[in-house]
Amino acid sequence: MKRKILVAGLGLIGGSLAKAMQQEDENYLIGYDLNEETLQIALNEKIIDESYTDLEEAAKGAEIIILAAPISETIKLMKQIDQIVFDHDVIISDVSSVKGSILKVANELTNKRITFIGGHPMAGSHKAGIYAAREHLFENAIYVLTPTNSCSNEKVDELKKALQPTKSNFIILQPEEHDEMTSVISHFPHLIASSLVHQARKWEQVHHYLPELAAGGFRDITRIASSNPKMWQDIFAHNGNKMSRLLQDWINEMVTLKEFLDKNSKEEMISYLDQAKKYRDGLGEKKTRGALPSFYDIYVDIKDQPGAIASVVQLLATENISIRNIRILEIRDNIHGALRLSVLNQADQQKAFALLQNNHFDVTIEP
Ligand SMILES: NC(=O)C1=CN([C@@H]2O[C@H](COP(=O)(O)OP(=O)(O)OC[C@H]3O[C@@H](n4cnc5c(N)ncnc54)[C@H](O)[C@@H]3O)[C@@H](O)[C@H]2O)C=CC1
Ligand SMILES: O=C(O)C(=O)Cc1ccc(O)cc1
Repeated sequence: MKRKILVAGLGLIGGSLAKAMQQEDENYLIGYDLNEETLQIALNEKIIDESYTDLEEAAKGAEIIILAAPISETIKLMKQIDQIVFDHDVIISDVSSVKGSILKVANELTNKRITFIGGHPMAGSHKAGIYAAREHLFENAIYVLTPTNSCSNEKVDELKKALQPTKSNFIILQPEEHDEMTSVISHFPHLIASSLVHQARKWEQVHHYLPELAAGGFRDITRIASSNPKMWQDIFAHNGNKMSRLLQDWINEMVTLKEFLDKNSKEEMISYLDQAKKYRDGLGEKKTRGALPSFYDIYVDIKDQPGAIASVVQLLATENISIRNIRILEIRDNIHGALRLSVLNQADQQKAFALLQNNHFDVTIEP
């Protein structure tokens, strides 16, 4: 008997999960989405085996239900599913970026057939919708699980088994600690990225040429400001208290930084920047890939000519080094091409470094 899994919400995250789980023969994928075009695409591309536009019909046959809609919609779906009469036990999980408000509702569900286990795959992109869904999106990423108070280990193992094809690394956290960590490492940076873009936009009124100077640094730090505004408003709203506290801390820190600048405190400023650099560089030593992508990087200074990138990629392929991410750093646009390659582990990084150097490429591991 196949394991029947319903994915409700087949956008970037739900679509990616369905694509990954569909790789396992044992899994049978059911799709539900408000958007009929999305369902049609999912069927056409065989991401799901059958589709429904009625939630109850879709949920009734499923043993596992993954809710992958926006957070506020997910809460509505949880309450709707709580009303369904099931003739078997069902595990419900979600993918929401905030866990506190989800688990509060989950712990209040009354349906005896339901076991709720919160979930948050810690990888994504600034894109949305089923077209952006990728089977490999969660490979090596952290996948946080937040079980409800009454949940058994067996149920957690059952869910993990269904999600195994995502090839992510599962960890169990309390909702509170999850929300505190993600507010620091994921949610708050979005707010700051958007504010930096606003600052540049204002200054463009003074210097019309300013966008032309927006080089690699500005683009790197503001990339996430291009994400879906509705989704991020929803995340901020559900993690509002923690975000507000962080913002106050940040404002205090900016006041201190302003003092360093106004007093021209050379030592204090170097020390501030140095501590940040050391901590940021150290993040690369972690073995798993979290929300921060591409830890094992190699920088190749390639000439801006046809076939230059292909020759680097080809060389690594001959040694079976698989490239996780590839990017041209815009800071060198029109001068040389600085290519950043990200590989899976330190061994591959060393191997790629030696290989490229032996083939006369200008290569570094530090940017
Ligand atoms: N985008 C990202 O990088 C990440 C997002 N998340 C979380 O994943 C969830 C979904 O985000 P994305 O996939 O990026 O959004 P998306 O916009 O790509 O997909 C959402 C899908 O849900 C559908 N939907 C909306 N309301 C619905 C409802 N009531 N019933 C059924 N389907 C409904 C939409 O039609 C759409 O297909 C959010 O809760 C977000 O917090 C988690 C990790 C990463
Ligand atoms: O693109 C990025 O860097 C992200 O920030 C992706 C992301 C978005 C939301 C999440 O809850 C987890 C990861």
